Amino acid sequence: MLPSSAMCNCLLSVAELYRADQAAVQCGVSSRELMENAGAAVSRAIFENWSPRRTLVLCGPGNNGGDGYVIARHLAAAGWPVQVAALGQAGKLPPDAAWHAGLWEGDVQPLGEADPAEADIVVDALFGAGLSRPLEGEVANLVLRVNRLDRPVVCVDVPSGIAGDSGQAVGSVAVRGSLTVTFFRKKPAHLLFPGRGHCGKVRLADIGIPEKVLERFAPRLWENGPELWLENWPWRQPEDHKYHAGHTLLLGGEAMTGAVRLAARGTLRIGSGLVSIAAPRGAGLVYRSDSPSLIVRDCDDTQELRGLLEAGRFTAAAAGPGLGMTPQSRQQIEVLLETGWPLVLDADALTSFSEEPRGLFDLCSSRVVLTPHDGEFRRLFADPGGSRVARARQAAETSGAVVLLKGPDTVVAAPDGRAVVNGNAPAELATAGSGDVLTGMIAGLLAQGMPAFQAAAAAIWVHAEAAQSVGSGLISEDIPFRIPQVLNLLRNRNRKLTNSQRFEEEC
Ligand SMILES: NC(=O)C1=CN([C@@H]2O[C@H](COP(=O)(O)OP(=O)(O)OC[C@H]3O[C@@H](n4cnc5c(N)ncnc54)[C@H](O)[C@@H]3O)[C@@H](O)[C@H]2O)[C@@H](O)CC1
Ligand SMILES: [K+]
Repeated sequence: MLPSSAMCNCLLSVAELYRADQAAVQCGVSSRELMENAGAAVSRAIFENWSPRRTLVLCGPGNNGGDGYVIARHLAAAGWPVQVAALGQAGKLPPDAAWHAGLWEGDVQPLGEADPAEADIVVDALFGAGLSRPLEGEVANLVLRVNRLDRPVVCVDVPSGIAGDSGQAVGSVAVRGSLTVTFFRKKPAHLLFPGRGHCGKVRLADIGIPEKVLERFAPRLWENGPELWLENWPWRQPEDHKYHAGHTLLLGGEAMTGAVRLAARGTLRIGSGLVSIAAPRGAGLVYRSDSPSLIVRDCDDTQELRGLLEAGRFTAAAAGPGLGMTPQSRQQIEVLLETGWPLVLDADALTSFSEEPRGLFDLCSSRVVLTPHDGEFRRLFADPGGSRVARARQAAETSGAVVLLKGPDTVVAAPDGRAVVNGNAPAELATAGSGDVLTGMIAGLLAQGMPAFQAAAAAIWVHAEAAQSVGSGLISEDIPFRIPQVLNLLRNRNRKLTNSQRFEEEC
C-alpha cells in the first residue's frame, strides 16, 4: 500500500479531471468560478515571470479558450497591452467560456489575422483537455509561426496539440511552451515526453477544487517522489548489525567487469549490509581488486551458483550488467529466479530471453524487477503501443514482475496496475554505466526488505537526485558517491515528517 500523502502526487487522466471538475461543482464550487480561478492562476504565473509587455492571447473554441479570456482580462486590468485572437465564433462557445468572453472588453481578432511577431509573449489557450484531432489549417500555421519566433509562450493546462493522457503529439504540430500552468493535479503529458518537452516549466495551480473529490477516485498513477516510499525507507536503527541490512548477491561476467563493479557501488551506498559478487574465476582478480567492502565468490557454473545460494543467506540478487549472453548465463538467471527471492534483471539478463520471453515470465513474480531500456523492452515484450505508462503497465501484467521502463521519463509499473512516472532525471544521466548503478541500487533496497515497486521507484528517484547534484561532467562513478548526500537530506525530511505526524497524533 502507498501512504495517504501519496494523493498529493497522483496524476489524473483527462477523463478523471473532467470528473473532478464535476465533483467540485457538486460540492458547491461553480464551473464559472473554476474558470475564473484557472485564468487568474495563469495570470499570476505570468506576473511572477515577466514584466508588462505586448501579449497575444490565442483563444480556442472550448473552455481552454474561456481561460484565455479570463487571462486577457486580468493582464489588461494590470495595465498590460493585450491582443486577443480567437478560433471560431463567439456565439458557439460553451456557456462558461461565453460568460468570460462576454467580460472581455477589448477587441477580438479572427485567429487567421493574428500576428505573433507583434507580440512579446504568447498565451496558448487554444486547446486543453478537449483536443480531439490534429491541429490543421490556420491553427496549425499559426502554431508553426509561434514556435519559429522563439518568444516566451505560456500554455494553459497543456500545450495545444499534445494529448493530455499520453504526452504524444496528436498530429505533426504542437505548441512549444516556456511555461505551462495546469490545474488541481498534473496530467501524464506533463511528465511524459514528448509532451514534457513542449511544456517548458510546469506549474500546478489550486483552482478551488476541494481535495475531498479525490476520495471518489482510486488513483493508480503518480509522479514519483519521496511521499510514495519514504515511510518505508529501511533506515538503520541503533541496535542493527550488518545482517539486519540484507545481503545482496550480484552476478558478475567475465569480460565486462566494470558494469557489476558500478552496480556494487550503488548497492553498498544504498545501504545493503553486505554485498557479494559471484564471478567466473578468470575475472576474480579484477573484482577482488575493486572495493575492499565487497565479498567476491568464485562461480563458474550453475552448480557452483546453487552451492553459493544454499550457503549464502542472501536476501536479494541482481543479474544482467556485463553478464554476457551464453547458455550458461541464462541458466544461472533461471537458477536465481527459481529461488523466489527479490531480484533485479537488467541488460543481458533480459536480452538472453528475447527469443523466448515466456521462459522468463513463467518464472517471474511481483518480487522481481525488470529494468529494460526501450530497445530491450521491444525485444522482450510484444509492444502494445500507446503511452509509456500503458506499455509499462501491459508489460508488468504480462510478465507478473515490476517493470521499470528506462528513459528520461522512466516509468515503473507493478503487475497490479500501479505506476509512477519519474520526473527528476537530468540529461547527464545519459552516460555509460548509469543503468548499472541503478540496478545495484534497486537490488540493495530489495535486500533491505523494501517491496519491489517501492524499491524501484525509490532507487530511480535517488539515482536521479544524486546525478543532479553533480550536473555537467557527470560520470557513472559519481552517482554512488552522491547517494549519502541525498539520503541524509531524505533522513532529515523523514524526521520532520515523523515529528509532525507525532504532533498531529498527540493533538
Ligand atoms: N470546469 C471545467 O471543466 C474547467 C475547465 N477548464 C479548462 O477547460 C479545458 C477543457 O475544456 P474543453 O473540454 O472545452 O476542451 P478544449 O477547450 O480543449 O477544446 C474543446 C473544443 O475544441 C474542439 N477541438 C478539439 N480539437 C480540435 C482541433 N484539433 N481543431 C479544432 N477544434 C478542435 C472540440 O470540438 C471542442 O469544441 C481545460 O483544459 C481547462 O483549460 C478550466 O477552466 C478549469 C475548469
Ligand atoms: K493550451
